[in-house]
Amino acid sequence: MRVRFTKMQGAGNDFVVFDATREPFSLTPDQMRRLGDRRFGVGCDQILVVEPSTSDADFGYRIFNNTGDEVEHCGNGARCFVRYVVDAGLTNKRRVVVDTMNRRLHLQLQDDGRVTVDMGAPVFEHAALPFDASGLTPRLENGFEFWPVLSAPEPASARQAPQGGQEGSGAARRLLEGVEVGVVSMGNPHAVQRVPDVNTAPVETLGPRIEANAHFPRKVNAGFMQILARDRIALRVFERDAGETLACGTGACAAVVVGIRAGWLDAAVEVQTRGGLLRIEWAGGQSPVLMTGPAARVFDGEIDL
Ligand SMILES: N[C@H](CCC[C@H](N)C(=O)O)C(=O)O
Repeated sequence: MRVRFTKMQGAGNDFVVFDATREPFSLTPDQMRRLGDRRFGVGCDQILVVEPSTSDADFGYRIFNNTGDEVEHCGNGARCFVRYVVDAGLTNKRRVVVDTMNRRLHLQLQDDGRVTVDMGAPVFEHAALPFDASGLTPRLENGFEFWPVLSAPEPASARQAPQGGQEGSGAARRLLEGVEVGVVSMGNPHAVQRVPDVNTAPVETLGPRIEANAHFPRKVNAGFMQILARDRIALRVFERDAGETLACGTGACAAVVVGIRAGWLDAAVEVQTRGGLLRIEWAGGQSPVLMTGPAARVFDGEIDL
């Protein structure tokens, strides 16, 4: 099947974008895996789909990791989304409302080409914890809970869909190398830890052990945050399904709200990622997280899948 697509990137997090406003999106997980392969396909971290709205929003917004798994949110992708629909003439607005599978986003294309996204409010309630917290005791820092991550099988088996409770099945429930994470949902799950230096943080080794840890039966995005100042952090994220990406928009939001809740950060923070700068603002409580950053088209193409 020949498909037309647009390759885009937001702070180096890269995407293949499909316009499904005229005909439904129909790629299978196998086709999406091939599309996302950087040797045998186009290569991307996620696949973004522009759909007609089924509500009073302007569009529907679907996200698939390059494994073909559909997920709840992609922040860098949201910035590319509005760039795409404006450039493709699918709207004459520069402020667009879109619905993902579990939240509404407001996207604003600025005159300087950057995009500001109202990402909605973070969710911290226990009910939103993407893991079984029973029997665990969080450490409190400024009233915010940091949860222990338990040891889990080595990454080789970790890539399989983890069988819940493996570490609880008779094996000692040990803390994973002293890792404690701030857990927050931006629609998708994030486990954020503070590190002294992102450049020496064990992202490649610890990232997959947190991502696919049986502790997180839906898996999780693992953030590694270095506090540079009360208004500046450096961040690396081992993304669920995609591995380490050059930037993670929802991860930047998650890290900043954890840092603010822990008392380490002020309400407006510059996030230095390996792919570029993001600006995150959050006034606390149920207020929305605002993310501002770049969004760029790389090329249009066709591929037989
Ligand atoms: N890997 C993420 C989805 C993409 C998030 C990231 N690319 C962003 O910009 O928010 C997940 O499985 O929740």
